[in-house]
Amino acid sequence: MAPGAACRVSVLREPGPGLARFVAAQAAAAGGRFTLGVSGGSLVELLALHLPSAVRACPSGPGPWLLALCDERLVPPEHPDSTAGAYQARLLPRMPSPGPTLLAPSPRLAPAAAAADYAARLRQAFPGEPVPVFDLLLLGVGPDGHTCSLFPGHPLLQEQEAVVAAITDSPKPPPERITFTLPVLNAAKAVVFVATGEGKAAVVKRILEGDEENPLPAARVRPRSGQLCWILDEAAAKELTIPVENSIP
Ligand SMILES: O=C1O[C@H](COP(=O)(O)O)[C@@H](O)[C@H](O)[C@H]1O
Repeated sequence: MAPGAACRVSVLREPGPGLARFVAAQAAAAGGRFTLGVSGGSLVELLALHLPSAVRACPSGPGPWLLALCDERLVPPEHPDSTAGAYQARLLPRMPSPGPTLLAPSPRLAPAAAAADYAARLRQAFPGEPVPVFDLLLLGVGPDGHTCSLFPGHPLLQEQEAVVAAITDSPKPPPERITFTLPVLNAAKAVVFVATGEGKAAVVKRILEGDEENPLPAARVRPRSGQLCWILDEAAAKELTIPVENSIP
């Protein structure tokens, strides 16, 4: 993490319930429409297990949520790698009414067309905002430091114009994916990374304590004026030496 980037790190024995309460509180604070961007992978199950009850417990009740995928693998929705399919099967049926509106790339289009189509639908969802400003983005990180479908050393890390991009050579299968670019991630009002398990410990240390010339993709997420927070379990945090908190700010 570059020196000076304001970043809070919370280490929790079980991150799911605290994360879900944080998301529900952010939604309530939004007052009207709540725009939430989500990654896939292990985050889906964490949210599916804990978010519905946290939203139900909120006194204000759920408002209109826009739930947009930060990245998607271009596979049919019924494929086990489909992030939209996973949210549709695991989270959405459990959410209290009115449930979130899901915005996701179309897996039926070729990569470049799917990226253009998703960018157009984002523009409609965020009228007047050249770069959509999400209330909250929940991101994961791979053991290689990738986030969304932005991979280490990939030219997409240099993208400054497009808000959505296609990748056809993802080093992690499947190779064809659609992803938000860094300009969207860094425009958000708040970004929360969630990492659990020992397999993430080394990369979490590199990202949060390293000062690398060529930062890993997740280390390049530093919202310009929004909050940045990492929520870790004890296993993912085990190599850290920086000060951490034991609750979510
Ligand atoms: O491929 C992907 O991996 C990352 C990390 O997933 P995890 O299962 O290690 O948490 C995920 O955030 C991203 O959305 C996904 O496309």
